[in-house]
Amino acid sequence: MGNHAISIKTLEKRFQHKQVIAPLTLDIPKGQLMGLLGPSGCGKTTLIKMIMGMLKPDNGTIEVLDLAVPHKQLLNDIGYMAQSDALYTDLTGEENLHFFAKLYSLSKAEQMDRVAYAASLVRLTDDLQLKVMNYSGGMKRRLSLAIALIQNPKVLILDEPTVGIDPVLKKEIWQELIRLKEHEHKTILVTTHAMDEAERCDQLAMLRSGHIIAQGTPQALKAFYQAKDFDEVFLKAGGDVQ
Ligand SMILES: Nc1ncnc2c1ncn2[C@@H]1O[C@H](COP(=O)(O)OP(=O)(O)OP(=O)(O)O)[C@@H](O)[C@H]1O
Repeated sequence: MGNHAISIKTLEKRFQHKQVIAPLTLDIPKGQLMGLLGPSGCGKTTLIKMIMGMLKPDNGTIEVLDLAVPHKQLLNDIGYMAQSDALYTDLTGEENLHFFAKLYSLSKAEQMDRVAYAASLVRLTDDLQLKVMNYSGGMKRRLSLAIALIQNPKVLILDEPTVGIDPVLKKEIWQELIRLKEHEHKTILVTTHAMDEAERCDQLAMLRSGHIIAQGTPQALKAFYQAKDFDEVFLKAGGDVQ
């Protein structure tokens, strides 16, 4: 431990009799941007929910920042963006941000600063007075990302953060994720289906049927499997076998 922000050991999860996470071991070093890749239904969200302490594993252990999950301190230390938006639609964007900022131990001045920072980061400053029910799908995703960042967490866990977001903003969000990693030393775990996003990660873990079938830097994976892209890596690593 010590160097790892997230350390997962022999984790297992079954739903009814279906094994969704097979014994899975994964370490995510501090300050890295790790991409979790895999087809729909391979267990990405289930894994993330267990890291968040929202779902109890059947077996195995998870530590985040040296604390065994679940732990109250981790609510402050992990920023989480779920796949579906959990927003108060009859409140404005700004009211949503303040609502979540108040959940954390921030001073009033810090709350104001964080709300302004998070809103500008996702280019929502001009729309903060609108009720969320009048936001587009992309605006709701952007607001969810702002909420994940509100308490300035050390670890960010983002479940498909750029789905429904236009290419220009997507590029800006990725620039910001890389800045957060490089300048603020955040550890980031992101699930994605987008190959251009996978390319920007420090490391990739490819998941199939609850197993990690390949792991490494994007360049090393492509070189090892002599693949031109990550779809090909996935297939060559055994992703076509059910
Ligand atoms: N609460 C639940 N009860 C029963 N089965 C579940 C439950 N949650 C997830 N599953 C099943 O577990 C498997 C993995 O689901 P999960 O949502 O983790 O996949 P995923 O990789 O995140 O998929 P996607 O990319 O489509 O979001 C699926 O077969 C799903 O149907």
